Amino acid sequence: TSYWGQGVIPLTGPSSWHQSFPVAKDGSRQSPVDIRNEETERDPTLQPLVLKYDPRSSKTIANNGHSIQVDFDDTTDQSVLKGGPVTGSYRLRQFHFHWGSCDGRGSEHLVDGASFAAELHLVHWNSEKYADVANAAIEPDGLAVVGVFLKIGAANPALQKLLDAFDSVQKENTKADFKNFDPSTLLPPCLDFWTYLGSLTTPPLLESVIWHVLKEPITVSSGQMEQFRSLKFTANKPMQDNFRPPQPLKGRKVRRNF
Ligand SMILES: COc1cccc(N2C=Cc3cc(S(N)(=O)=O)sc3S2(=O)=O)c1
Ligand SMILES: [Zn+2]
Repeated sequence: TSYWGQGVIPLTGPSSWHQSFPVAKDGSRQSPVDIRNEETERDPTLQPLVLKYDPRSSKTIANNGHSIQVDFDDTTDQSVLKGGPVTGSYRLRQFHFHWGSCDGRGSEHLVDGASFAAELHLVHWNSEKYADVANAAIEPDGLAVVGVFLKIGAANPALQKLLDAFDSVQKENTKADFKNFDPSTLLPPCLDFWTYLGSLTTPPLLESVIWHVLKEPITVSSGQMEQFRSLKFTANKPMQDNFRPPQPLKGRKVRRNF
């Protein structure tokens, strides 16, 4: 079943997920959230975020019906996240995006109520404690996801390399080779971040993610956003508005390292 409300079956959007995934409503650490910067806490004990990516670990690009995803070889510690709030090393498994039907919306996290045109998620799992992403995804410290905002501006050449591969994954459930891609080309120069304990933002909405949302966005042009919207969703619908709205903080503190 597809979880995104493309209008075909109105009961499949984020507002109906709680029927199959009660944690959507009953959870204490759901994501995304609206980051009210005034209410975040600067934590000088936070270590710098270290993202060490090896382009030789990139494998394929896929249209999974609700996003575009690049998968990595996570059988060894080639591409890892260290530092920030976490101890140990988290292995890069995949990255994917969320975006809107227009440039004014599309990101999952908000900053002081403001949306960005899209949001990149780099998904890592705790390879020191767990055997694989599926086992890590059910643990409170299992996953570390880095969120990067995409702000409308100059066309992004690193993103264009990805967009040029979209022709081979226009349809849902298609996959193509995507080798030698360096995800660090999608990162902003400054890795200042907000961090908080949260969840997957799509079903099964597991409360296993340590979120690291970067303060500095990368740019994307309106034309490049149109290329994201040219991808096909389930039921051949245009893939867009695949973002979950912000969820209640329920007493959680968002910390920042800047
Ligand atoms: C492959 O094996 C598994 C096993 C268990 C979960 C998942 N996942 C499903 C959704 C999901 C949503 C993410 S988001 N938007 O919060 O960054 S990250 C993620 S996942 O960990 O890939 C994959
Ligand atoms: Zn995501």
